[in-house]
Amino acid sequence: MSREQAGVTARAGTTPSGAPSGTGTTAGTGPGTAAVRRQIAGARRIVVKAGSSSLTTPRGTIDADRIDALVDVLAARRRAGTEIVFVSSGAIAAGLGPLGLTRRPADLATQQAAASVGQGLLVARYTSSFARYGLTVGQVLLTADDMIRRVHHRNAQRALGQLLDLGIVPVVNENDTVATDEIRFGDNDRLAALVAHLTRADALILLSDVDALYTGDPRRPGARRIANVHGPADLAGIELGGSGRVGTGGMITKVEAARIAGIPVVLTDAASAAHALAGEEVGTCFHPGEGRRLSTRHLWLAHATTGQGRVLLDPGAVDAVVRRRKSLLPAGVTGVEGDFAAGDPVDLCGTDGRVVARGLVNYDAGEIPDLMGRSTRWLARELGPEYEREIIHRDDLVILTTE
Ligand SMILES: Nc1ncnc2c1ncn2[C@@H]1O[C@H](COP(=O)(O)OP(=O)(O)O)[C@@H](O)[C@H]1O
Ligand SMILES: N[C@@H](CCC(=O)OP(=O)(O)O)C(=O)O
Repeated sequence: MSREQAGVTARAGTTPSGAPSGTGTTAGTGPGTAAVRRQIAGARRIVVKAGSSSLTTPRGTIDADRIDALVDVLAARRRAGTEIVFVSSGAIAAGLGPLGLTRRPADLATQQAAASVGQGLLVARYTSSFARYGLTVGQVLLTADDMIRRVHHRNAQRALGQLLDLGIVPVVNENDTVATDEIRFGDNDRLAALVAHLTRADALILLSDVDALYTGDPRRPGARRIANVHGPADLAGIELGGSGRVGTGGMITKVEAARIAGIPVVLTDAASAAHALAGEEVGTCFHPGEGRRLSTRHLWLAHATTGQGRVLLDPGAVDAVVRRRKSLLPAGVTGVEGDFAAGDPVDLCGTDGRVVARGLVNYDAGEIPDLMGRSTRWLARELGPEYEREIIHRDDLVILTTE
């Protein structure tokens, strides 16, 4: 998903928005804060995400001491009975040193190579570090592309569920070594929020190199810590800056992750992880939204994919898809752009070019011009019964407009 879509509300089928609502205060503790913190302390399943800067050194190697310190905290909570899913960034950052690089490379191929080297080193370290507590880790590498395909999605869910049932700590990252720009998720904050959905976690902890969300870049004087975020109103006027030394996404993706998660989320630094897990008043606590949540698959479709092309709709089709939640039929299509294949995510645009929805398309781009404007009955009669299918089925659609 593009950054500019960060404020867009996503809806699927008949499910209302999952965006947090309500107002709150940026200072002190608002109503319900203690209860939300207690929910974290009592959570039975927690996703913990650590950023690259918390796990690696400026020399581009893994930071064994900080990893061990974090594992001490996670293992203690695991041994106390809470299931932990650990989303670890740092593959690229940890592979820089071994490749003789001093900074994150711009080109994708070198990032892939660094990730391949760094991911192995990270997991080797987690394996030995958790073993100090008699705990076993299991590596789970996900791609955004995999996750929206119904079968693959169920597969990932089953694998994570089985690992947890077996008492194993899943260590999750994006599969950076094979992710191309088109199918790349790009940041682990939103990945962690979606993994929280996938595993039906009770809370999400985001660990960064900064101890909280601030009113502006904390490296500048005058920035104040925000203790609680109850809804979008609490974020008005806040400068959400870019990433630090080796991270990706900065605060924008963390705030968006909190919005997607729909469960209590605490953002703090790795040194405060134990306090955050204990429900203490550290970092920034994002209160869960009041709305019902989208299904995980639709969240992936809205937040983890990029449209591989565009399908242009006439006003009647926009109305059918957006307001009446119908499938998109060939009769309402006026144009097609891009070179996508059946099964790819595509953006649906109204006559003004605005994206109104995203869905998994049932045809290759090259097939659509011959179908446009035709009724399904005509298509079935002239071309065969297989052409009676929708361009996009309503179950594979997510609405990306607030209209
Ligand atoms: N309003 C803000 N509050 C806190 N941190 C901010 C803010 N704006 C920008 N930042 C920067 O975001 C960085 C964390 O993002 P990032 O580098 O992506 O972390 P990570 O690697 O942990 O995912 C911090 O180093 C901080 O300087
Ligand atoms: N998947 C990438 C990390 C992407 C990312 O979001 O990094 P960060 O902002 O440090 O959490 C890696 O392992 O290098």
